[in-house]
Amino acid sequence: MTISAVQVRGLVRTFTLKGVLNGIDLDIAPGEFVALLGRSGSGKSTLLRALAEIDHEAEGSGEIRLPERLSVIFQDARLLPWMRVLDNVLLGVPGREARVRGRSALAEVGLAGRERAWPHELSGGEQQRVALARALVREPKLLLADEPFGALDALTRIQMHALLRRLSDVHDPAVLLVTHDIDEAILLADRIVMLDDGRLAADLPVDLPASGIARRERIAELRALLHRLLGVEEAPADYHEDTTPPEPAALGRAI
Ligand SMILES: Nc1ncnc2c1ncn2[C@@H]1O[C@H](COP(=O)(O)OP(=O)(O)OP(=O)(O)O)[C@@H](O)[C@H]1O
Repeated sequence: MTISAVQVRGLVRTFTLKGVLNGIDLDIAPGEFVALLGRSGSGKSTLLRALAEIDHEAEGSGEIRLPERLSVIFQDARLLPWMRVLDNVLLGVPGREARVRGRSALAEVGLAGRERAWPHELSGGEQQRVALARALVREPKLLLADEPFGALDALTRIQMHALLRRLSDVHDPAVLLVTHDIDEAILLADRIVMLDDGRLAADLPVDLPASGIARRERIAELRALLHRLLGVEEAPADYHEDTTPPEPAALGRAI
């Protein structure tokens, strides 16, 4: 029997009688990276907020089983402006050794030396790195991410993709990433699930070969399928594999 990090059964959420999640069953394995796609209004954020237990305004039913340690990141970094970067990372993390862990999390996201900076001194990409460090320092078994790169420029987004993939390989939490971006889903996730009208409409393994023509063909196949499922016209690939993400060493610097 496989043990799930996330187990959702019969999840229903309604807002003033409007059904937004209409019976979701979802399992995520420990360490599995799942991207959640779906048209605008299909219920992606509602599902993530239900998992994060921050959906107080919704009515609902169903079962949710989650690991104890979970972290959430959003499109905006949500840093407290009156706290320095390291204190933002450590917010709510007790213990004297926490400062060491906080520093090392900041180094991991490429912000070594910026511990005493104020949030307003950082770029949007750097602030999102702090949010990632704050999530990681809790050593989560589950990372919930709601469009965390949606507000970043294209180059920063590519760098953040490489960073998130690397961090998820190293720390190995289960990840549920809400995104609009089909290419982001394909390149980051092990599995893609799609919501349509509050129901799970697709559940696809990504299974990318490590390199070569087979990899490119699988990406093209998934892109075409996901565009069809989402009912959108396929745009020319703007995220070619040739746009190789920077080497990990290059990510050691802040953008
Ligand atoms: N607090 C709320 N009160 C009333 N309706 C809500 C609330 N939050 C979400 N909804 C409704 O639930 C539906 C799903 O919203 P949700 O934000 O989950 O969609 P989404 O798939 O994340 O969309 P997007 O991709 O545009 O962010 C929408 O029709 C929205 O209007």
